[in-house]
Amino acid sequence: MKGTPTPPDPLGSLRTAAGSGVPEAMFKLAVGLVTQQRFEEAFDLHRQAAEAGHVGAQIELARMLMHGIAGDPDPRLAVHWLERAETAGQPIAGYYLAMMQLGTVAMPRDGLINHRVLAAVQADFPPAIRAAAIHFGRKQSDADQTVCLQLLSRGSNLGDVVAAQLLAERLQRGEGCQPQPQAAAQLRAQLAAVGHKPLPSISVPIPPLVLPLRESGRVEPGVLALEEVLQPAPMQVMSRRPHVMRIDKLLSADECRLLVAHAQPNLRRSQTVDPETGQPVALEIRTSSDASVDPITEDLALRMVQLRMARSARVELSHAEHLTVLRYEPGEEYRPHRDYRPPSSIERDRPEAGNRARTICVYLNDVEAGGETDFPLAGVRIAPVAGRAVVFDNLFNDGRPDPESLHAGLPIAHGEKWLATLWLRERRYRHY
Ligand SMILES: O=C(O)CCC(=O)C(=O)O
Ligand SMILES: [Fe+2]
Repeated sequence: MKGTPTPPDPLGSLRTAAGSGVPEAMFKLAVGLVTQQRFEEAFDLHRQAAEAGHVGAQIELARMLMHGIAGDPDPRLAVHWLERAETAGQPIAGYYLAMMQLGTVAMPRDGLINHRVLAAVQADFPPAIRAAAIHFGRKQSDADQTVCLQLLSRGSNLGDVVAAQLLAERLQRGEGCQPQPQAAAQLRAQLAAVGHKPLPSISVPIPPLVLPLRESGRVEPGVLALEEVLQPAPMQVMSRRPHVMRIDKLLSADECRLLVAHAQPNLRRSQTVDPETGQPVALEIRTSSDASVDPITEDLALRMVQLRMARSARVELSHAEHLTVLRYEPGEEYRPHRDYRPPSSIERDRPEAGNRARTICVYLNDVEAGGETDFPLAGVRIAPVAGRAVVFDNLFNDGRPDPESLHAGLPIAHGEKWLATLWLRERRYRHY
């Protein structure tokens, strides 16, 4: 039959080698099939290569299992494969285990997290370097600040764009170092050349650290102690009914910048759940743009920030929906609304997790004018200040919706407002 000739199969030679059971060929073919979105075939090949002892395939198989690509999520089986790869000497497997440990669903959150992250840093894995840099950047001592900068430049030299963005901000402002505007400008020019917009101006004083004391009775500088994230930050009650709280300096400048950097390339016009149909639609009630963190692109640093937020709201990370980062420009707002969802919308998105019990929002920058979060029935209005969080209950303790949780993001008068929102369900929402 005449017609268009069949295009040559770019994976052809790999198929031959994979067909004769060469693990490296099966792995490479699977990676190629993933880029063509042929997930079932890829999963099968990764599984065969993993069983033959290929550590790369063990990790990729585990990642597919974590996210439920080509089947239902199976975090426990993912742990099994990651542990095998880690035992075979692959520290990147340990990094993914540490990510899972933070959620405590499939693994306990124990001291191995620090060992694992450190090993991945030593193996030059950029996402581990970025998370460690941000961790050290929260500590006040000069030694820790220097480690933060060293790690950011190491990440940046390895091609990590976010590390480069964070480094440029620190060099520009002289955070943890002398101001180096020329070096910052050079870095920013390189970033602009590959399409990265400059970050908004963000500044948060480093908060005093409430660290669990080590055996020596003090916290050694230069020591990775990621359990710091678990220390609940002091909060101020703004209203008892409805229950509204405020936490200042919850996130550091690096953490705020990280969230903006992650969201900025993916912003779209915000959508709101239509109360009639439960479907997401663009409505005048909410005119911002936003981007939510896709679990597949979620890295350790992003997970640490979300754990800090959930922990401060006294809720398990696994109860959190995916983090949403919002940007409001002048005139944009989120008119008075409540965060609990109509039953029709809950039914479409993990009904077993229940409704949105609490919300935590963190302001990621200072707004020139406007943009307060207003609770009209509580008579409370919270000014957007970088790093500050507002936490509020949407339900009563017995699970009934609290109509007094009504709140609004007031219109921006000048400047722009960046905000990160985590909606926390009554029960577990995430797989790990
Ligand atoms: O923009 C604000 O201050 C409030 C945001 C909000 O209500 C939400 O994200 O649910
Ligand atoms: Fe809200």
